[in-house]
Amino acid sequence: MDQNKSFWTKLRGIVWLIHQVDAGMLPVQFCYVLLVGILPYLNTGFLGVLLILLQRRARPAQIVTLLLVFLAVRLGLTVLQRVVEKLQADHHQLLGQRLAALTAEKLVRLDYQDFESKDLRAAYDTARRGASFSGDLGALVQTGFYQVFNLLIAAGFAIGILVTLLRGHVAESKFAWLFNTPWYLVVILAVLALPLLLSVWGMRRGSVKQREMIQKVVAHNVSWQYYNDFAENFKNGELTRLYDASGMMSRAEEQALDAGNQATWHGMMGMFGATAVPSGVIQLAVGGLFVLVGLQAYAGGLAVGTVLIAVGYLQQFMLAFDGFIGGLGYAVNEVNYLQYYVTLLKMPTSHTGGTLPVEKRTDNDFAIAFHDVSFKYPDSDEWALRHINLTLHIGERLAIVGKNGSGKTTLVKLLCRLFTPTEGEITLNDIDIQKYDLAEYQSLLGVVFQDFRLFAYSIGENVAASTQVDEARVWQALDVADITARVKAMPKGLATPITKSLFDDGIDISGGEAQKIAIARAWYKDAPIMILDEPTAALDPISEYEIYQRFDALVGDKTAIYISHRMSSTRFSQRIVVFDQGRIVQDGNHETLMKQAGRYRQLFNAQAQYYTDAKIKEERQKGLQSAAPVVQ
Ligand SMILES: Nc1ncnc2c1ncn2[C@@H]1O[C@H](COP(=O)(O)OP(=O)(O)OP(=O)(O)O)[C@@H](O)[C@H]1O
Repeated sequence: MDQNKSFWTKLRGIVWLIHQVDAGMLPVQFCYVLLVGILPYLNTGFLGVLLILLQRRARPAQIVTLLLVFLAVRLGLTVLQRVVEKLQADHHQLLGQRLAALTAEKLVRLDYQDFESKDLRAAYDTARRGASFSGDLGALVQTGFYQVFNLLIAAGFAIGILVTLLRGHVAESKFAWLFNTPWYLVVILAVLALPLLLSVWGMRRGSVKQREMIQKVVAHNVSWQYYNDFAENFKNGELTRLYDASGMMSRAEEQALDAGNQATWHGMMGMFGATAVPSGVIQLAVGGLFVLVGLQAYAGGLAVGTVLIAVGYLQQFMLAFDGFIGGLGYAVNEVNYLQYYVTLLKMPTSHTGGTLPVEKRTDNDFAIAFHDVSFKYPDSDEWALRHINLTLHIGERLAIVGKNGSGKTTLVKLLCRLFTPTEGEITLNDIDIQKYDLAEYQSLLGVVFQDFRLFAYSIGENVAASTQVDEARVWQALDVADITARVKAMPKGLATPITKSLFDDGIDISGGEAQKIAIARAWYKDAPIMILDEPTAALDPISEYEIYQRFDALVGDKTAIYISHRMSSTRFSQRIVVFDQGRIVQDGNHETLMKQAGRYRQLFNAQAQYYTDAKIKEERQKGLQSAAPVVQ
């Protein structure tokens, strides 16, 4: 994902990202660096000017004034620094929170097709792994941008002092030839350049070492994090105890941690070796500058105090450059990791949305048709559906059956416009469904998927999928899903929040109860087309049968699509479509299909022994909730 772009393009993307997340962050960071970074210049400058005044035998009043001005400026700067420090900390905290919020908001608004993309997920993993090692966007601002701003300030002071040195004309001295020529500047620049070049060398070498270290450490971190999350996840409590996995888990966790620490130690030593050389050479260069500029002062070209200021400022510049170059290696890696956020936030929110309004009809006369539809998932070469022709008649109950992976859920996802057909089209009342406004179109569908999710809201809000709850209707929906008694027994009834992990008065419910609430949610939506995609897998067979029965009786003139591995739903369907390897292989009603020697008869007969009235009565009387599926 966008990893082929140049570093500068990526960096521009990051600046854009920071601006999106918090427009005040970079200006505040710059002010912070300015206030923190200016102190060494102020101290050196003060000492230098003091020396100059002493050398000129200035009046005591002048020296006292200088001292007072210096103290006042320092005091002012310290107060300002505290204020900006607080501002910077606030912005920094906000940056992480706002980035997380913007990312989450974008992810839920993204086209499902983009959301499912392998590229996006791979980039997400890379960003997470990068952040797990070296911190997130905030860390880049605090370290990378700090160094950039610090260098800019240092360069400003260095240029100022170089101009002063060139102006320091040496009148009568045997060294005059050295200082009264532009070559003097060249010599100073050469002294400055040596450590700078070594810094670049150190950065390159250190960056390689750092990359090697990150690769190793991140791999260990990921496995350590996995074991740690696994152990901390209360849901895994039974598994670890029943299979005595706790010893195995903690050994693996310790090993991953040790290996990670070792890799960090070796990596850090390698990086230290690469960065120690330029740091040492900077000290040599400072010595050289003292000799050079000291000689200029000795020859009468400069005041002694200026020597102190000049060498001090140039030393700061070399240190800032070294810090910047050192940070650059880190920033290159970090800017790469963070591209995920740039790409994600720049992605169009929805490109499958049409504009046509959906006709409002009280007669539910909505006809859906698949016209020679074929589909491959993005990043897949396999056809998940092939040449599907299917018309859903108004008020029809359609059961879709077929073995795992035959394409049933994919058909529903296309119908819901979570994906677009690779070939062919789906129409609603003879118009391609892609042309309708997405929200209006999706309001026609009440769907419960097999991997449904409940929200961490109250039961009532979960059923209404909104904070505006029509209580009478919620109770009706709960009735259809056969969970009224359970909700009435909850401490706060409809207002009981789901989950304990978020709310003190919250409750955790079983998988089957959650499925029932998800079914109630679809029912509450009152959409003209209802789709149940195996939402009953966690229900016991009698509950499943009874829910289908009640659901079916109340669906009325709506269209309903039932997908289930158990045959209870086919009993209520006028039409059964059998899928195999992405194709429709049979289409007809129960009686017709039972007469054919096809897959349906095979599937039905395998479960037929359970589908008798006598069996249902027997099971109900026994009160056994664990019986096999039941259909008349
Ligand atoms: N996100 C995906 N990316 C790539 N391939 C997928 C994806 N989801 C499903 N498939 C593949 O598409 C084919 C049809 O899958 P689908 O989920 O529609 O089958 P299904 O009949 O609903 O199966 P099940 O009964 O197990 O739910 C399968 O081969 C499956 O592996």
